[in-house]
Amino acid sequence: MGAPLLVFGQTGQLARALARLVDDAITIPRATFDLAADPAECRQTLNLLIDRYRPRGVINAAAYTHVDRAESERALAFRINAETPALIAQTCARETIPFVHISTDYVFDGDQTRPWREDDPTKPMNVYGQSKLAGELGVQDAGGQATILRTSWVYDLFGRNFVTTMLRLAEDTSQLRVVDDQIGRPTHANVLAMSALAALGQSGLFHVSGTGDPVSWAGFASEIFRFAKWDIQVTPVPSSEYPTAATRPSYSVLDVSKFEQTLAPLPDWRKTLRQAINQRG
Ligand SMILES: NC(=O)C1=CN([C@@H]2O[C@H](COP(=O)(O)OP(=O)(O)OC[C@H]3O[C@@H](n4cnc5c(N)ncnc54)[C@H](OP(=O)(O)O)[C@@H]3O)[C@@H](O)[C@H]2O)C=CC1
Ligand SMILES: Cc1cn([C@H]2C[C@H](O)[C@@H](COP(=O)(O)OP(=O)(O)O[C@H]3O[C@@H](C)C(=O)[C@@H](O)[C@H]3O)O2)c(=O)[nH]c1=O
Repeated sequence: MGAPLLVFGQTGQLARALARLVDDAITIPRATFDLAADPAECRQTLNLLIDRYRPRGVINAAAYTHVDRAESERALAFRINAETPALIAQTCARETIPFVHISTDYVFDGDQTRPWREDDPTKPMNVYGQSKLAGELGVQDAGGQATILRTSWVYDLFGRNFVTTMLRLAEDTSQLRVVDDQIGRPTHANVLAMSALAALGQSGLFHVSGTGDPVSWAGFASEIFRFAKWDIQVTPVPSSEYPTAATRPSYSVLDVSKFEQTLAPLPDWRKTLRQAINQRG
């Protein structure tokens, strides 16, 4: 048996996609490695895990992803999304193990109308985005063979994401009000997982998402119901009519050309969404 791939996180969208794709992936649950634990405990657990598995690579699929809740759980979001990922990166750098960490489109303020490039200035509008940006900086500071993938609007057919939320809400109503002044591009968890595998052994920052025409959340919802052949009326509303604790960027389309030119082509988000919806049981 060769060296396995070590994945932090077990129940999340990315962790599960990696487990589906990679035979020798070892996914680590929160009960084994709690990223919210104090730094001394995290370091100790990390050392034990690295000694035990001697992995060929590490992917961090664990994160604090509750965008609205983060507004009132700032310290916890920073511990999980920034402080502990920096420790993981330091451990991987010391042991010369390739590391992939994931960040978000929410590091940008949305105040732009062309797709965001890797070197565009960041300015997160919410605590989740701030914590993820701090995570990027901590991972970069650690050095080593570390790659950061920024991605957007990740979904799968399970777990907590926009697709499962829309399908669940539509079971009880035939009308939904969804914001149409936040524009981005959805990314299936499998696409993110394959991108993370392609990025292992690289270094630096890459943007990754589904490709094709950008869409608003309302447009995304309409496509979900069109592919599911559900007769649901999606009423587009401005963000002001759907108040949330966290402010979200109005435009967070990522320019993925660096990833596509360097590593691999990325699929059109509509095609991936249609396939995923068709696969529902
Ligand atoms: N979801 C999205 O739309 C987007 C996600 N991203 C980024 O992509 C990456 C993967 O996200 P995704 O798979 O969607 O996330 P999910 O929310 O689906 O999963 C998060 C995972 O993190 C784990 N986790 C949370 N807190 C802790 C903790 N204290 N200790 C250990 N594990 C913990 C969860 O475990 P448990 O089940 O025990 O809570 C879960 O396995 C993250 O870095 C995220 O920030 C970027 C852009 C968009
Ligand atoms: C459920 C619902 C949401 N919305 C709005 C709220 C919000 O502006 C937008 C998206 O809502 P959500 O809360 O599902 O998505 P959100 O948690 O903001 O999704 C984000 O998650 C993090 C982890 C990321 O990194 C981002 O890339 C992005 O995917 O849709 C409606 O307008 N109507 C609705 O019925």
